[in-house]
Amino acid sequence: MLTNLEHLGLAVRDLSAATALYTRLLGLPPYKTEHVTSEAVDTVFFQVGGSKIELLAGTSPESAITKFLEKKPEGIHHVAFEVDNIVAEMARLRAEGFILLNDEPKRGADNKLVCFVHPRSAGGVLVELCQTADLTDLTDGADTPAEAG
Ligand SMILES: CC[C@@H](C(=O)O)C(=O)SCCNC(=O)CCNC(=O)[C@H](O)C(C)(C)COP(=O)(O)OP(=O)(O)OC[C@H]1O[C@@H](n2cnc3c(N)ncnc32)[C@H](O)[C@@H]1OP(=O)(O)O
Ligand SMILES: [Co+2]
Repeated sequence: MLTNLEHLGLAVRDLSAATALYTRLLGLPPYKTEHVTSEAVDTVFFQVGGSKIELLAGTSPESAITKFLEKKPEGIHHVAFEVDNIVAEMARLRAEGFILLNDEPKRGADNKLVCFVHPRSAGGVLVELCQTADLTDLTDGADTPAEAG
């Protein structure tokens, strides 16, 4: 079940400049920054009520964010929903005909397991599912708990 709009992912070119801008816009500082090796992104998070703004800058040419910004302007990159059971939700969406971009949940930022739905099957919007998880035993380079173990 989807339980919350967890975050909006915003693709930015200059993370420091974007952080300063959103700090002024939202009137509050970010609560965390995190590098996610497996996604080749640096992230900055702001809490806004029950949801978050996730600023994303690519750290390599292969990063989805770098590729996105080669074709599109800075702005909304994806919409992320909190789910209570990501494996069950992935199975439900597959059965509904959505195209999932990963076969298993993988490491996201901010202690989440995540899965992406292809924008081609979701009305032109890249959708992320997130389930809160304890990832302390997962090395940062590993995409899935299985790889880390
Ligand atoms: C920090 C970790 C995590 C978290 O915890 O929150 C994150 O948020 S990581 C965020 C970055 N990672 C990802 O986005 C992973 C999932 N994305 C992908 O696998 C790819 O980006 C993609 C969606 C499959 C697109 O890759 P690719 O096919 O190589 O790109 P194209 O440029 O060829 O695009 C194909 C098609 O899709 C449209 N597109 C691409 N990105 C988006 C987007 N963000 N939103 C909407 N549409 C998008 C693109 O316009 C093309 O459309 P058509 O031209 O109509 O075919
Ligand atoms: Co995200």
